[in-house]
Amino acid sequence: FLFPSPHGPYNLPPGPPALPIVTNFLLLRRSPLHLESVLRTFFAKYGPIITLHIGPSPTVFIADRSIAHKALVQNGAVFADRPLFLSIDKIADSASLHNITSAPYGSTWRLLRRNLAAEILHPSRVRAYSQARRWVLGNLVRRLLCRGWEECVVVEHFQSAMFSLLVLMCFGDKLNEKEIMEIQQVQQEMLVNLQRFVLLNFWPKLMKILLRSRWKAYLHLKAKQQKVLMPFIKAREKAKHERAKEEEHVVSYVDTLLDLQLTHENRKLKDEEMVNLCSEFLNAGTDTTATTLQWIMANLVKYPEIQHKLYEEIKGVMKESQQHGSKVEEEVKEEDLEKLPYLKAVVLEGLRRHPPGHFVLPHAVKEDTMLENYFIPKNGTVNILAAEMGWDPEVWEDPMAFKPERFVGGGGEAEAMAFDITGSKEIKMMPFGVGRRMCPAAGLAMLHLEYFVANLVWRFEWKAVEGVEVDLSEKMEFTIVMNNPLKPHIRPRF
Ligand code: HEM
Repeated sequence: FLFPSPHGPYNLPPGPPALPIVTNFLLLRRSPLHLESVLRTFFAKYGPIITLHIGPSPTVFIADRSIAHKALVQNGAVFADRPLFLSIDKIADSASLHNITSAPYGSTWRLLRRNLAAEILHPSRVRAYSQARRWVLGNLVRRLLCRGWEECVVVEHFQSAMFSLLVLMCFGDKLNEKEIMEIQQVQQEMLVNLQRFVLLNFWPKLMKILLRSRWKAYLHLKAKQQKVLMPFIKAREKAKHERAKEEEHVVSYVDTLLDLQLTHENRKLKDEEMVNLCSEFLNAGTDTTATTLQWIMANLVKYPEIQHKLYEEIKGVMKESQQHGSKVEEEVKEEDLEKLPYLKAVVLEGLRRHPPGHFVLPHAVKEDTMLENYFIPKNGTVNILAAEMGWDPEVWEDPMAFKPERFVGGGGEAEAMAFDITGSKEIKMMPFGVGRRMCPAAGLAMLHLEYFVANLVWRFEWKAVEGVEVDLSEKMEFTIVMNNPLKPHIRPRF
């Protein structure tokens, strides 16, 4: 009554009463997994859409499939922006361009995203990298064979495999192990510190003074990253004319960035902008895919009957393609994947039960808007609990169980193949997000997962160490990972 709402008669979604600064500090100090459990208690009390006062503008959290669909799909353009704090580069160099993930919804984002989608992620371009996938698989199999029957932490091998695959797609040339390691180290250092650095963005001017040494550390790491990545970009630029003479050459992400013209500013990308975009490409697809691969293999170890059923399916297809009397085919080829609906069901179930991010990246609204009769002010942040959507008991019976059969269901084998992961009609799960900001590489990620799961099961039998239960508890790193990493026995099948 004394302080009329600035939003007129409309209310923000409900939530706990808060003193903004105090709540900010209390919540930001918690781990995201803890935040998730706090949020669940708020959802139980206030309903599936709530407001918390984190940061300078209200933050809305959504845990309901149909509300998420209304926001991200039906009202996609309004909810497609990103909050400013997501772009760490804002504090360091305001002239520096965003990457795709953090760019505001607008022409630069459209240009960068279209470049990635059309020039690298288009199925014809993805096919051109099948040699690279075969090479990386060969290296991974060799490393696992070296371990013999000894138990080993497989996720480290998965991470190296996914990283080297993306390095190849990014820089085009096969780099040697030392070079890949050098890039991986600097990228890892950036990731490990990301959460510390993002805090700098909440109140940049204040934080530059309060967290001076952290800000310096950020600038130091940025310079180091530039020093490591730039020589590979320059090498690609130098060899551009030579490549143009070759009849068939595979286009790398760097090649497309070198050609890109920022139409509004009528200029090419600057060095630090290229480094930013390469860094995003390498990071976005490594841990997400490696951690999902680990979760899937962990479930195949825990439930040997699922692994056996999958192996039998692969064996059937491999027998068909094997020439009479010839020796066993070592590789499940990419063309074979579409004949393997149970494989697809296993991968989808892995993504549903263990999405690598429990939240999609934060969205922001471009203008004042209404959602479910609640007011969401311009620039308000909107977070979607993606994992909750895939665990909704209204859609998924016994949602916390790992049951690939649910994707085969009454619709038969075609059901898994036809499952719509984009959620455009209805959201049933959303490991890649939905709507305009949906992961542009969902197709590539599915291909990587299917190809590596199929080949790892075809080449090896995966078993738990006797007396050791596979522990499916989670912890938060850059993605949600296994609290106790998978350490199986792996026995070559031939
Ligand atoms: C299992 C693997 C992956 C999963 C589960 C995944 C998931 C996601 C999710 C949840 C988002 C945010 C969607 C939103 O904000 O609404 C996203 C965005 C993005 N992902 Fe992925 N991703 C995967 C692999 C990849 C790969 C391999 C790449 C690139 C090579 C990639 C590139 C991106 C980019 C550039 C964005 C930002 C899109 C934008 O803001 O417009 N992702 N991804």
